[in-house]
Amino acid sequence: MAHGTALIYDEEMTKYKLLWVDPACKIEVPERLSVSYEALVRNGLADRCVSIPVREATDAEILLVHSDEYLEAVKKTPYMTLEDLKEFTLQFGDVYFHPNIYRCAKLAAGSALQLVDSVMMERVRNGMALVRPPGHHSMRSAASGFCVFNNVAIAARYAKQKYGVKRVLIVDWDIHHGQGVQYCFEDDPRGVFGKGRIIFGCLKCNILVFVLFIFNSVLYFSWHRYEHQKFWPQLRESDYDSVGKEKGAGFNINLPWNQVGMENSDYLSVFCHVLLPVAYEFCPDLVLVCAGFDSAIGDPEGEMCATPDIFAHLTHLLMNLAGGRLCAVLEGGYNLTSLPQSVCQTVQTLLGDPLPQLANLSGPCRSALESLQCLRSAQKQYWGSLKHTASPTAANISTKRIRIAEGEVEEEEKTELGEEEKNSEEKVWHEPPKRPCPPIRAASVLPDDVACPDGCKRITKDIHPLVVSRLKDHLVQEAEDGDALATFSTLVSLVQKMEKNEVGSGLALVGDVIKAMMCVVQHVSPDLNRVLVVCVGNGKIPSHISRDGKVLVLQISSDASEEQQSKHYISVCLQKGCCNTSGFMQAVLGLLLPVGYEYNPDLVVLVRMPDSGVCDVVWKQLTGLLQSFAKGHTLVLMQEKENSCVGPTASILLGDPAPPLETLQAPDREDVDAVERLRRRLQADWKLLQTTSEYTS
Ligand SMILES: NCCCNCCCCCC(=O)CS
Ligand SMILES: [Zn+2]
Repeated sequence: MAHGTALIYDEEMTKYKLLWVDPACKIEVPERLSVSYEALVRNGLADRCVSIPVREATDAEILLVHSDEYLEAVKKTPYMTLEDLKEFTLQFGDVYFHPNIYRCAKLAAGSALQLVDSVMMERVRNGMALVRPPGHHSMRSAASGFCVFNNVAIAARYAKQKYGVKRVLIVDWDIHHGQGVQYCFEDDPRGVFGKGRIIFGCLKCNILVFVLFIFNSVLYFSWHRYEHQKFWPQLRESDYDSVGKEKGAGFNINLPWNQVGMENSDYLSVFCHVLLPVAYEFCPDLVLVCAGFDSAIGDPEGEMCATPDIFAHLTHLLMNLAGGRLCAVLEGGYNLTSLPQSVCQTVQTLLGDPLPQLANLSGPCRSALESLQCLRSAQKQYWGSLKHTASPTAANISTKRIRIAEGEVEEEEKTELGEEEKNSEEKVWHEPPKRPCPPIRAASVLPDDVACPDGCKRITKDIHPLVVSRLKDHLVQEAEDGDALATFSTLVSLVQKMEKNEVGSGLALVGDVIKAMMCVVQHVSPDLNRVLVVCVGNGKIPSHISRDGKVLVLQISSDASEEQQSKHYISVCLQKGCCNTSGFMQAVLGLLLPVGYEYNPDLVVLVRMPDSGVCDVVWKQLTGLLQSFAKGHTLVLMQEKENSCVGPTASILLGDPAPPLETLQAPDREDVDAVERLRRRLQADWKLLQTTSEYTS
């Protein structure tokens, strides 16, 4: 298991800048890179990373994406006069050249390759490259949008060629559409087999099982400010209906933001309802991130309102893919305050530090819902997890781009704010909270004969008289069972240690998981506002514990709960319970994550019911994903006889990435319907469950 986070940076890449007046380019300044690196140093993060040296990309590597004539032309720029440079620049859009930009562009691309080498050779688990110039707009024979060579596209081709990586996921959270990446891969011959789509007709049960055999492919996901094609680069092919061509269909995913001001809730709902379900189904071997931070609040280009701590969560949600192999390469980001904060949030998560809690999330705004729904329906024929998406009715989808194009709608006067007005709307936001690592990362409460996993700290059982007396009121029959009492009171004191951040998370083998959970829930201190209880497997959870909203129970099992579902008592009934991986993951990604984010608990109790049937890899994925909440304070309760689960669970709580699931097949129809029904019913209470706009008032 690889450990460590690579950081690649060299000040040489600050040594070029705009040499003439060009309003479109003046925001791309060297300080972007230096303030980001200095923030990493100041916050003690740079020292915790493995420093990997930069190198220049070779011609051959650059030619993986770019044409020979383009490379030869760029090679001439170091020797050009200022006038020649201006002249040369004119053939491209929104980019500038400088005598030293060719060297920096080779270093930027080379940095991305160094990152891929470090991760693929397992010198590190993941990493970030702080580079200039950015890359995702540059095309085969053209520079564009401050970009000269397409750093991430070159890295994807390089990974496939040198390491035989079959499936690469590129996530582009920059606020601009990386059209250069889309062009590079949309007609990408998908290897020898292409994306073989083999359809098994199972006449007996009359269900077509779409099994996607996915070979050698690059899946590109990008969200971007679009405003119905009014925002740069104003391309028709940046809209949600560009899904990739021929065999590449389904491998290009565009989420257009048709309004500015998008917030954390909008970003998370796109991750939960589109990107993550598709990414798990795709099952990449490597994740590359076009890590642009012009999608953060305060950025003059993006004009969005998502706060820097959102990138801690976006990074974490991707770290459970590809066995944690994640390479983040800087693209845009022009606010010299939110950029370094966002870079620090990203690197701190790559290092495995606890995640910040995201406060007061609400639902996605109407415009985001429209984009979400259009995208899900455009992609549903390619992805099993989206197969049962409701098709948008004209009524609730204002595909304004089309209506504008058809001259139907007068484009309301776009109040193009001048630079000064834009700045007059100075956005303010809180500095992201500190994310201190607790002295004990993971603690365990185990029977004496069960070994404590490496890295875990065993909490010896002790009886707190105060706790015991209170326990006795509730657990009469245990009153005589000294051992149970000792276990319960030890669990309560463990949770108290979590509240004080002395302990990160805990795991316990107990005689009765439901009783243990009840006892913990009833004895958390009053300043723990909300407890999320996730129960995996069948078994009766007393519903009265969730009455006052202080506890939210979400159970995934195979027995339909006759209990009245309520806002805080959610029971997901899957046909095969926790045995069917894709059904289970759909419930986790499409229900548990959105509800968990909106509920924003201070403690998570994960209960593995006896004979849950959940398989190890899914259990580890779930445990990893639940670290998103409550600053990572998760208490895992398992039945005494399940000793074999202790090691795997501990490894996740200690920060190891969950192993990748296999490429997921489409979930069973019944399971999708069950999750969809539940989602529709609960979305009035939990706005982050919405995926269609007809429900917004
Ligand atoms: N009124 C015209 C303004 C044009 N602005 C576009 C500048 C390109 C931005 C590219 C970028 O940020 C890379 S991530
Ligand atoms: Zn950008």
